[in-house]
Amino acid sequence: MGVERVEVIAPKPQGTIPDEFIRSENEQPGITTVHGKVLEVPTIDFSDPDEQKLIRQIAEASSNWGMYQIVNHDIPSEAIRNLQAVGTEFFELPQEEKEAYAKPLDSDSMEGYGTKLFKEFSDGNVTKKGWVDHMFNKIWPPSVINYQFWPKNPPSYREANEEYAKHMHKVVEKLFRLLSLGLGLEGQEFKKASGGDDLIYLLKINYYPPCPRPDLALGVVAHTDMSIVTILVPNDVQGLQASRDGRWYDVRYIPNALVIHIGDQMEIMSNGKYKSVLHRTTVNKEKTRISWPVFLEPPADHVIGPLPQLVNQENPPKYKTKTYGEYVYCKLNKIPQ
Ligand SMILES: O=C(O)CCC(=O)C(=O)O
Ligand SMILES: [Fe+2]
Repeated sequence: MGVERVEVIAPKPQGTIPDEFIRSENEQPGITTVHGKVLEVPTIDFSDPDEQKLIRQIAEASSNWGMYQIVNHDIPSEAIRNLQAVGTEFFELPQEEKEAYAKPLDSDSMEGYGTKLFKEFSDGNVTKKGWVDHMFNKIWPPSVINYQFWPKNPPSYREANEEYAKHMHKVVEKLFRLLSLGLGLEGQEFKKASGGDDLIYLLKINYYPPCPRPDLALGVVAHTDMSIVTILVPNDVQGLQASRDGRWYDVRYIPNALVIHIGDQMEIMSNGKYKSVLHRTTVNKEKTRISWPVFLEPPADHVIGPLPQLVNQENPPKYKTKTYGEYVYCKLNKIPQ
């Protein structure tokens, strides 16, 4: 029994993939990607001593793109390499060993290995699958960590993830401050509205095995992240795509950069000033792609809505106020928000 893992069913006769992975034509990356052009989303130098400039750049990129790359962020490349090494090693373990960390089927939490996320229906009632397996671990704050879902093998999994979380913490503090100042708020406002020190960092590992028909399948389907903000490092295999003016483009890979996605909760809190970004991932014929997004999320019972400071008569609230848990439930079950 057990849940089918893509990495288990992926090896099939040369050049074919099971039907459940074949996307309808309006989604197939072979047809819908603008080929031969890589999208240059803004690249922002986090070490720039001119804070006013940094505030403007972050605000502009968050409003007009919803996706950008941060360089010179002070997370040592060694910490990123270690995070990537232990995650890669975990996915290379024998299947039975990985299943010891499987997300329990009856669990409401995302945590664990192999989680299925969206109910993906297209072409009537046919369920389509993404060419990807996952691992989810909460890595911050220390009080919310469930070590039962943290692999014991490789032995340095825990140390590498804890180290990364500590470095990430500094980036998050700075980014939230810049995002607040960029809309004329006090520096602490977005952090406070996001749950303050209870803000959760949920690490996901996306493992995309080689796919014989990358023109027909998708890794993660088109979506916006439910998070407040997502901070991601991929390996060096191309795969992230962003939608711009209704068309799909590959996003340039920059070694060691942090890819920032504005998520739905930030769009809501900013009352639409910052935009969550529509994105998806493609897969590769020969290579395994892996990515490590960290979703910054409020606790499930935390209430999120447009900040009162950003709402007035000319700018009435554009979004409903509700708990994050309710938002996630509606989105995963495709209930209109
Ligand atoms: O793999 C990537 O680069 C992006 C993955 C993603 O969008 C997600 O997991 O939400
Ligand atoms: Fe995403």
